[in-house]
Amino acid sequence: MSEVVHPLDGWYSLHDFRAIDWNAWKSLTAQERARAEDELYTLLGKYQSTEDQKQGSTAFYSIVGQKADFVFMHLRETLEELNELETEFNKTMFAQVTIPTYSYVSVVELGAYMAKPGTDPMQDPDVVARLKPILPKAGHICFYPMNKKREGNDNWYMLPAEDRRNFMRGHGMIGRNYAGKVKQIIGGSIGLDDWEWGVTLFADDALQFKRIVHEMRFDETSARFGEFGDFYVGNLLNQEKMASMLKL
Ligand code: VOV
Repeated sequence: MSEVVHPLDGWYSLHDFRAIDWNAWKSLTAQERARAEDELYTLLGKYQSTEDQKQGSTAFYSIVGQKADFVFMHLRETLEELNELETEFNKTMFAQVTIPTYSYVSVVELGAYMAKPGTDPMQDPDVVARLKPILPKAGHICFYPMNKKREGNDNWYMLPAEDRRNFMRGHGMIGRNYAGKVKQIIGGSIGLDDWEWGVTLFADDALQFKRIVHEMRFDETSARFGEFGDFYVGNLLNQEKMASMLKL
């Protein structure tokens, strides 16, 4: 058996993608719409205070295209809290005019390939901050799930740890060229959801998503071993932007 390199795990993550049923929204009275918006903004306020207390973090983005209209990306200490958030939202009047289109469950993860031997990474405040991150308020989000291939000679899981370490070093070198332009949150989801990782990228310039994913496709780690699911891309939302989106 190849050596298992266990990643470090941080906050649990839920991506909750929803479409808006515009006919249902339009059929509400102005009073009902006001109540629905009020409930939604109260929840946004709650998410913000959880974040202020560093007990979790939530990103709220619109989604461009027909896969969804918006996404909540929640990070919390436990899977129970994620479940409660989901249920709390589902009980609101606003949720009645939304249609769940996709969701993704994972745990914020840092690979241990580059860890210094003999040190406890969980004692390093920088490591802990990356495992329990406050999500950036960047202009754009890009989410996609991915696997590492398990086919014939291209079986990631059969490679010696040293080879995997070298591949990840190459991957990290490309990533470093995007420092300050793209922030990545890698959610490990083996045993939690349908793919092995959920990749969430944040950037102020959405073109940087295209550039980094394109460049990585030529790197052997992704070229040989990467398998990708659907891509979701969108724009930062807040109460003001949501109010203008919902205005009839
Ligand atoms: C913004 C840039 C960026 C940077 C700096 C970066 C760096 C790094 C480092 C240093 C490490 C961990 C190595 C270790 O110490 O273990 C990783 C780990 C990982 N990455 Fe990454 N990644 C980036 C960006 C980045 C992107 C754009 C993608 C999608 C790939 C693509 O083709 O679309 C990705 C994927 C991953 C994954 C799935 C893992 C886990 C793989 C595993 O097998 O565990 N990642 N990543």
